[in-house]
Amino acid sequence: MNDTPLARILIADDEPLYLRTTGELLRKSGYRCVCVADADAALAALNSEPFDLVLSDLNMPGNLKLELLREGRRNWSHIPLIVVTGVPSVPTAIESIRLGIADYLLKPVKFEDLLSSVRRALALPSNSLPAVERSEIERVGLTEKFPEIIGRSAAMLELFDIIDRVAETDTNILITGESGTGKEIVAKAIHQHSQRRDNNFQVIDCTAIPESLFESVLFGHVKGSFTGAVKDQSGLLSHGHRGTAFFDELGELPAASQAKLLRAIQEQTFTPVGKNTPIKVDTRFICATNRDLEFEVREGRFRRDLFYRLGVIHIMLPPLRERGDDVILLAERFLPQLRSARSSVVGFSDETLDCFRQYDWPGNIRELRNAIERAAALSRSELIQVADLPEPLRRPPTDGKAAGSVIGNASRDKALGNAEHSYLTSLLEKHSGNISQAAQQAGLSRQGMHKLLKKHEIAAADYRQ
Ligand SMILES: Nc1ncnc2c1ncn2[C@@H]1O[C@H](COP(=O)(O)OP(=O)(O)OP(=O)(O)O)[C@@H](O)[C@H]1O
Repeated sequence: MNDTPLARILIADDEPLYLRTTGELLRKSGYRCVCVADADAALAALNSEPFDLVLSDLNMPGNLKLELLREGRRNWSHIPLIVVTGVPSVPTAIESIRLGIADYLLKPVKFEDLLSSVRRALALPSNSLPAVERSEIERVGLTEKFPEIIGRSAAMLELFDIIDRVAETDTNILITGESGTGKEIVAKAIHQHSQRRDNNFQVIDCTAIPESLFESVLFGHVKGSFTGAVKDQSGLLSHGHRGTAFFDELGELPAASQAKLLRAIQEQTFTPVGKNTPIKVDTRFICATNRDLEFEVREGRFRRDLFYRLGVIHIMLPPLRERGDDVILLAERFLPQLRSARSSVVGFSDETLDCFRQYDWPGNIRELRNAIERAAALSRSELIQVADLPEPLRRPPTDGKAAGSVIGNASRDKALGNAEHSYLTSLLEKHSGNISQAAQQAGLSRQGMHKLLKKHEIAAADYRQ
């Protein structure tokens, strides 16, 4: 359906003031609007006249289990539906996305944002709206749409489904998952499949910005605004204008910076240091962290309002050990990319593949890539052997069910030694072999860390990239 001035919009919301003003403003913008206060009235209206778009609240009478969304998408799947809610929640957001909504907006929503979302939804060709539920075959088909993300496990097929549905919307997204699970690659895929694809995907690493320089780096500054500001400098946010700003390691952001970021996101404006006039920016925010942000919010270390603002859609990436035989698929795809042109390596021995299946992969896909690159360089035969793998992969598993059997047969010293070994390897994975950082997290001196690594015959260099 095209964005004609006569497009008909059904607005369902139980807040009388919101309903009236939204209806009036959309009429002034040239749309024909029908306003109703609950889901039953909305379904009755859909049954009796044609609409081009539905704007729906979530928490209103008759919609507590998303009845309007479900029936709307089942019976009128050609009509785009935008959710506008004052009570965001992760389950309803995910469910809404799964049902194929065109956008998910948070109240209070600025009218201009609502209008651009309405225009975008009306411009969608009706056959581009995803069906309510995708079959297994359709989901498998999506793997071709995201060739850079390798995976066929049920968890990954579900992920492709979600990425595909959220890409077209303009909703902020929070991606969580252990280190190396692919948060950045997923964020990039969302950007590349969105209408912002022709503009920048601006990566902002929260750990790389000193707290005192947060505003200057993010918003820019003018010459002379502080000691060291020798020339005008634009901020990273302005590079993400009309594109996507990807905030990596969001969980590390100090409280003062969280407040500044929240203001920029809410108002979609920022003021460079030393200037008085704010600059408008049109950016989609995707944030990633390997921390449990809900826990951080409960502990008072992360702002609840920022968490809700950013986490409208929350994508949780499964660790590699929960992706079944994806580990083999990934290994087979990585090998030709990572071996040198002169290498005679063509594959993996069965024992090597077993090691891949049994290992815990604390560093996830990044660790797998590194292991394969190293093994391909070391291998002297056509098939990579267990002996070519980094030491941690060659050890029997030490936790979960396997740990039970190790502990069952091992002395206390041996069991504790195993636990210490796997703790150290996870630490090195996490800190990419950086001994100072690993020591700091473990509460040890560098010297103490070196001693422990020596005791366990672990080479930190194996974990560097
Ligand atoms: N499903 C996948 N298919 C192919 N490559 C992947 C996949 N997931 C991750 N990778 C690769 O693994 C490496 C780590 O991925 P990425 O940087 O996206 O992880 P991350 O979760 O953002 O890590 P961190 O939390 O440490 O920043 C990259 O080289 C990336 O290309």
